Amino acid sequence: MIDVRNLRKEYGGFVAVEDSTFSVADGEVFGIIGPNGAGKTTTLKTLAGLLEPTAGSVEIDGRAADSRETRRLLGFLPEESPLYEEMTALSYLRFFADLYDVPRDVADERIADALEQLELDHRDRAIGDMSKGMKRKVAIARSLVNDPDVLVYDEPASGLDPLTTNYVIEFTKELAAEGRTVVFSAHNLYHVEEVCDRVAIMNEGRIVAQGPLEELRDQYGRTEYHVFTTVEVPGAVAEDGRYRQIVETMDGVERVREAARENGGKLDDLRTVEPTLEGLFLDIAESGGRDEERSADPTEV
Ligand SMILES: Nc1ncnc2c1ncn2[C@@H]1O[C@H](COP(=O)(O)OP(=O)(O)OP(=O)(O)O)[C@@H](O)[C@H]1O
Repeated sequence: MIDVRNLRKEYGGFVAVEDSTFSVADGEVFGIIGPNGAGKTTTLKTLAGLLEPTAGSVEIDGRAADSRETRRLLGFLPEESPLYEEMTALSYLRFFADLYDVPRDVADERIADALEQLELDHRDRAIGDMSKGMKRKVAIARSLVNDPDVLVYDEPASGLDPLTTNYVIEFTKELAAEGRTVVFSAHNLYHVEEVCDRVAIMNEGRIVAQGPLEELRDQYGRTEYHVFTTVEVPGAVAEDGRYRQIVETMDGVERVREAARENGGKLDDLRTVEPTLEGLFLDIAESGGRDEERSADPTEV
């Protein structure tokens, strides 16, 4: 269980994360999403015990995240992982296993498992000769050499081609299915939707909303009705020889229908538009998590 309470992290005088509180249950996949500079990496680095909180606490299984015991239980994948280019994948992974005092036979078995799971066949190829996707897989394999219970992945699929991206996302699901706890950050909301049980949305250092995606959708997202009429009605915009008006209730639809009839026309088409995750995210980030201040901008699927 990961327990983050009132986390605050300053760099010099600059507050990068403020009053951040969340918890992640064992075996859960938890996503942290937010725009550039929101504080995702800072949060993940404190979880990984690499940064000390300025205030608040970050505990994993009841122990401070930066304690020696906890760090042994944890695998961290940094956003950019500089690898030793001249080493082969195998020697590099063995090197990291040695740092964790994993006996060679156990390490070799784990490395073989991880590389097989990741479909990375080139264990004897120099890392410098590998593609970006292969390097990312080596970095992921590295995060597994100590057989961690908790995985903290910073943008695991960042900069990868769609195929490798899908692969990495699927792999994250497998790690959770094995009973590991996974916390990861992402820009691409589609990936979050694919894998996460719950998400936290960060903006400017603060968590502005968190919960299961379905709940966030119910809480913040609203269904919109796009009503097309054959004649102009107040507030409608012309589109392909007819007029479109966006409303949020069926009463609104009826009002548009009535207005069209009064103007000698009729309702031509009605489309229901469910909130997209992208639109939801923008609304929450803009409103700072306060539902009543959410933007009314329509977002099309
Ligand atoms: N070492 C540092 N010294 C000073 N400021 C920093 C440092 N690291 C991060 N920051 C600042 O803290 C804020 C949060 O950065 P952080 O990297 O945590 O955000 P992020 O959400 O991960 O962004 P990105 O999506 O761009 O990786 C940013 O304004 C960043 O410029």
